Amino acid sequence: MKTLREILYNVNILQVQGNNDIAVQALFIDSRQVKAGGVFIAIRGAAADGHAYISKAVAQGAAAVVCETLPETTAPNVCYVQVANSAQASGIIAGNFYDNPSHQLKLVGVTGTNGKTTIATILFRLFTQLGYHCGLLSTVQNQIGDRIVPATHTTPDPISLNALLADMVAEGCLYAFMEVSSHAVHQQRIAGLKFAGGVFSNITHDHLDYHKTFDEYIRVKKSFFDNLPASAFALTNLDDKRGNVMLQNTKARKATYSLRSMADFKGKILENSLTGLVMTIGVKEVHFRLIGEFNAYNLLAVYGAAVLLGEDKDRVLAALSNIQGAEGRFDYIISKNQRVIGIVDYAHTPDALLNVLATIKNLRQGHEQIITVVGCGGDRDTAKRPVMGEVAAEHSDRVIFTSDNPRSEDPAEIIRQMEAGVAAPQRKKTISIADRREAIKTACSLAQQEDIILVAGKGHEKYQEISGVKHPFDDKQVLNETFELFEK
Ligand SMILES: CC(=O)N[C@H]1[C@@H](OP(=O)(O)OP(=O)(O)OC[C@H]2O[C@@H](n3ccc(=O)[nH]c3=O)[C@H](O)[C@@H]2O)O[C@H](CO)[C@@H](O)[C@@H]1O[C@H](C)C(=O)N[C@@H](C)C(=O)N[C@H](CCC(=O)O)C(=O)O
Ligand SMILES: Nc1ncnc2c1ncn2[C@@H]1O[C@H](COP(=O)(O)OP(=O)(O)OP(=O)(O)O)[C@@H](O)[C@H]1O
Ligand SMILES: N[C@H](CCC[C@H](N)C(=O)O)C(=O)O
Ligand SMILES: [Mg+2]
Repeated sequence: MKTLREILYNVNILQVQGNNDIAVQALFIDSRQVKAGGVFIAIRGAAADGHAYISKAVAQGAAAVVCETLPETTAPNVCYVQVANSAQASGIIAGNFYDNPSHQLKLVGVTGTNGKTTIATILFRLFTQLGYHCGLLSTVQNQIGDRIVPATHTTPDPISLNALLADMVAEGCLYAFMEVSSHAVHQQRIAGLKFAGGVFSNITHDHLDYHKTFDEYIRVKKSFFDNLPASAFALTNLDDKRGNVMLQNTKARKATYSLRSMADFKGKILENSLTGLVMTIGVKEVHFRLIGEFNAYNLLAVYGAAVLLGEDKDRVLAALSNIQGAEGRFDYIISKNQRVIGIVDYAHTPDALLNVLATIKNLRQGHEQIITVVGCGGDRDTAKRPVMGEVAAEHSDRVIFTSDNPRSEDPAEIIRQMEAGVAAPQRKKTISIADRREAIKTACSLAQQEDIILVAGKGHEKYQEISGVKHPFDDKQVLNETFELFEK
């Protein structure tokens, strides 16, 4: 077991009050979880300030407290450590506590507005297929080899994150692939991690509720690359307007991928249909099972990262050609009689929705209608709502606005904000049905032979959060059931 002194290694400490030669049993950032002998790290958050809960943590048996401001009254037998930045300290402390697992395997982080889950998941599947034992940290789920650990966040808090990485090391993983969300970068959930590589997918409008301005959102994403070590690689998408900016100040080895211009990893789409993609990558022509131009980018990112990690190009392409996408990402089923195509996709940003609709347009033979069912999450970026309304109406033949996860918000109000973005000539295409199940059923009843239904926004999610309660809900299952009901 480690001592407090040991786990404070590399932390920017201002002062220590009390004995730091004590054994540390566990780490906590939430006072409600604190157990005897644990260290409580008080963090100033978005909604609360952990400093307000120091006395509660001590009452529950905390042996030490790490904080930015020392409390006025302190308890005897408790060690108080004042640090410059508690959030950052929590990452470094968690790393030390778990023997810095990120130093003991090769950790690759994927950041960007869209494509993180897809890229990280395909990397995990690819490296597993290449014979390595791997870990995955993603929105859909975390994985240690084939053991699944449910995910609560895209990027977990630093304690859970390092604990998961330590389990990966203990179980013999050589690689870990993780999504790095902008929230995580900003909240220093990744502080103290050693990355072997960083991948950038793209950056578009999202999370402005949190980051306030697009410039700040870019700055936060960029800081992930700024902090990569010289031993890492930094791989960026040259076709994104901000692709180069991301690598401006990085010490890491720079590399690029592109479908449009000269790059280290250059691809070209030859065919794009419901049966997959045919692309040239370098000098090779390869067939992939993944669908759509955006997946051509994801595949290039994966290919580039694998080659930068030292894998053989031909082996990588051979393995990649058979790999399937992540759950709820362009996941489709086809009804038996009417051959209606139902697509479930996690597109929950204007850009992702546009991409997915453009992909569907490319795939259709000509006469089929595109019927889109879409909503926007509550307690999240409100600015994206009218834009998603506009995109859905502009690029579909029929649209049904519905609820996503309303969370604490009024579903009808979210829908009104989406409707407000719809241009006047498109309005007759749209209807609004707040109940998501009813909305999907209505889409199915509107669909004629071979029409395409897109159910967007929730992808793999198995619940719908309404007024703070998570009700079981699965878009793909509802689509399946409705198809069966209608075609009985
Ligand atoms: C807005 C946001 O990101 N919040 C995250 C943040 O919480 P916070 O800063 O709001 O915490 P807070 O409630 O203000 O509390 C501050 C501190 O006081 C502590 N506290 C609080 C109350 C108490 O009684 N005792 C106590 O000790 C809290 O544990 C915390 O350490 O830090 C927590 C611990 O790491 C996260 O669980 C929490 O995620 C919330 C639940 C969340 O929903 N986050 C989403 C937006 C998120 O992070 N999403 C990204 C993906 C986004 C994307 O790319 O699509 C993700 O990585 O998952
Ligand atoms: N490279 C890409 N460019 C644009 N859109 C993409 C790309 N990859 C996937 N998408 C679209 O974005 C949706 C979300 O993809 P994915 O889950 O891989 O992204 P993510 O970055 O992990 O999202 P989140 O931030 O919610 O975790 C997909 O369902 C698809 O519609
Ligand atoms: N990681 C994203 C996912 C959004 C998914 C969408 N279904 C919603 O609930 O808004 C977030 O937490 O903002
Ligand atoms: Mg994700």
